[in-house]
Amino acid sequence: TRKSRPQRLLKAVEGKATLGDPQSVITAIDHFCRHKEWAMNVGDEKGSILDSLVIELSPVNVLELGTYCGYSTVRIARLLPPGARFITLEFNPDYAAVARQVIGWAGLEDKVQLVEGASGDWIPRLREHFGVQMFDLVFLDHWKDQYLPDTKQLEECGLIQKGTVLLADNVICPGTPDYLKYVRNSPHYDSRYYRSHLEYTKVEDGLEKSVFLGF
Ligand SMILES: CCc1ncnc2c1ncn2[C@@H]1O[C@H](/C=C/CNC(=O)c2cc(-c3ccc(F)cc3)cc(O)c2O)[C@@H](O)[C@H]1O
Ligand SMILES: [Mg+2]
Repeated sequence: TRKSRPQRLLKAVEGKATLGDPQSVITAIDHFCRHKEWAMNVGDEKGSILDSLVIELSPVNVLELGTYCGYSTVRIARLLPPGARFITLEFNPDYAAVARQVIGWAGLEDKVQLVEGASGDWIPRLREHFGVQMFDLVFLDHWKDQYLPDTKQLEECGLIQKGTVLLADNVICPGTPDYLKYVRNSPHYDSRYYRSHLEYTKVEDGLEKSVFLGF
């Protein structure tokens, strides 16, 4: 059967990137998505904002919701300090398989734990299963209607604590209206919008950074 788009994206990485070089993997995916086939990676423009926030935060415990092909996983993992722990959740086994190879091509497999399954099933088990107490950074980039329920579940499980930073992709396009209303109106979050563009296009989109202030 015809290869899927993630499989074609992986072929582009294998054809163009240098094994063990994360930047070449990022460049290969961006080139493929800009010139061959669009794909829903955070992209280079929003990716630069993501990079600067990761560098500034220097997080020890990171959670990503929605791995897809592993593009943002590579962007984040390449900037983490030694000893940092990075868990990324992906429930589509085909996407997870591609992401594992993309992460492997970047030489970052030792920095990332890709967990296959639904975020809602795994969030309550992260503490006892991985021994993580709280997350310094959560990158939300999965189904847009899952951002809010998952954020509430992370709060309830005590995995979001004072200082935790939530970074949400696509708050304009496709949009996450209920999540945005929640973090912007809640007295427990200090929220800020980083205006940018939908990956590989001129359409407006952006990232919302929300710092948890404690209960
Ligand atoms: C059940 C919870 C749960 N647990 C674990 N993994 C989960 C999950 N729910 C979803 N996943 C996985 O995450 C990824 C989905 C990501 C969803 N992302 C967009 O829809 C999106 C769309 C556009 C756009 C499309 C078309 C346009 F015209 C404009 C914009 C742009 C963007 O940047 C976008 O992120 C896939 O790998 C899912 O398997
Ligand atoms: Mg996205």
